[in-house]
Amino acid sequence: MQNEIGKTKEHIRQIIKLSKARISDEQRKTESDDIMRQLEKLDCFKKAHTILLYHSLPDEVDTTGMIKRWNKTKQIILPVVSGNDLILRRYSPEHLSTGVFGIREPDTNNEQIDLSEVDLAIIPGIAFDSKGNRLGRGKGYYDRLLQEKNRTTTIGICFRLQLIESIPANTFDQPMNKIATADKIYHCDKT
Ligand SMILES: Nc1nc2c(c(=O)[nH]1)N(C=O)[C@@H](CNc1ccc(C(=O)N[C@@H](CCC(=O)O)C(=O)O)cc1)CN2
Ligand SMILES: Nc1ncnc2c1ncn2[C@@H]1O[C@H](COP(=O)(O)OP(=O)(O)OP(=O)(O)O)[C@@H](O)[C@H]1O
Repeated sequence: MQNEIGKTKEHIRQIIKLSKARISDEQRKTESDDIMRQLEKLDCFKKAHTILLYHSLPDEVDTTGMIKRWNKTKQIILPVVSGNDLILRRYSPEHLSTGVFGIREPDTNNEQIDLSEVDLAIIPGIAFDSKGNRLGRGKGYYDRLLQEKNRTTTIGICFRLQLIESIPANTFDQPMNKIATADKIYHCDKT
């Protein structure tokens, strides 16, 4: 049975899904480009050699441009769904396959990487708040990935309408260090 926090999270997911469906293709592209520019201004981005990204689904901040562009100068890593866990593999454009949720993922030709090797992790979500709380798709993949203490800086990226007043958090929810929207970076951990 779901507790109060679980019910509130499910309610927020439904509301945000409805409002995200109203984002036009053009707005999605413009906001995604603006988010990329905000990220590129950050010191932690400039310094990062190894960056965990995600291959976007149609209703998410579009990362396809970022992956291709940054692949020239940085080591890009993408998540691969493996049962209840995410494993991390290097991205290469010629070795991708479609995973269980229809997401493009690196195939087994690509070297597996440990989270401790990742300098910066750019993380999708259904909603975020300015304190760094994140609401995902409800399967806990990123919470399990990020649960072991590590040095990786985490940045949640989202459209403006996905940044909401407050998201209830359980003890297993992993807060982000920063949130990037098209207009602003929120430094949630004050670093
Ligand atoms: N682009 C992208 N890659 C990602 C994630 C993500 O949210 N976005 N993940 C983030 O964890 C991980 C994969 N986890 C996922 C979990 C659920 C669904 C999904 O489509 N859920 C459906 C419900 C499907 C079902 O219940 O079977 C949905 O949200 O409508 C997708 C990815 C790793 N890679
Ligand atoms: N560290 C963990 N160990 C075991 N189970 C966990 C852990 N973190 C989360 N979970 C489980 O995952 C489920 C989903 O959690 P939650 O609703 O917070 O997911 P989410 O962060 O929205 O999803 P995602 O990370 O996949 O995008 C919960 O039922 C929770 O019990």
